[in-house]
Amino acid sequence: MRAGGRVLAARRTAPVALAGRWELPGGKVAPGETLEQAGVREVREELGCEVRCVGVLPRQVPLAWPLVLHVVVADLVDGEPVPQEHDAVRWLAADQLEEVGWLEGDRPFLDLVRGWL
Ligand SMILES: Nc1nc2c([nH]c(=O)n2[C@H]2C[C@H](O)[C@@H](COP(=O)(O)OP(=O)(O)OP(=O)(O)O)O2)c(=O)[nH]1
Repeated sequence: MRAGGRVLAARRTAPVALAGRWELPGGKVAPGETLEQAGVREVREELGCEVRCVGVLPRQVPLAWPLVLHVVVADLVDGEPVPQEHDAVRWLAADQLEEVGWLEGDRPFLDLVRGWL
């Protein structure tokens, strides 16, 4: 999720192995959903705000099988992110992307994210 030239990072609380690490917020695609629909739904559920998708980053990162991480680029269009499941959020400008401890799966997307800010 981006707004004003910054991207939102969110700090996970679960599972224990991932707690305290930062991610680009999202979640699993439900049956019948597109990536974009899942992104809009997950942001609404986890952060209580509305986004509009503008693209998908040209990279896919395998996680624990069978999960594959994709990143949808989306603009905040209504509300402000209020974390429901994360314990912190931060808006990061391009030169701040290294300031948080990203999950390994999210890290390969950072150069591409920088290009979208
Ligand atoms: N974003 C991210 N997720 C990761 C990484 N490594 C890893 O195992 N995961 C796992 C954690 C979660 O099981 C899954 C992401 O799903 P989620 O927990 O955010 O999504 P969700 O809201 O659909 O979750 P749930 O309802 O199934 O609990 O990917 C990583 O590097 N980055």
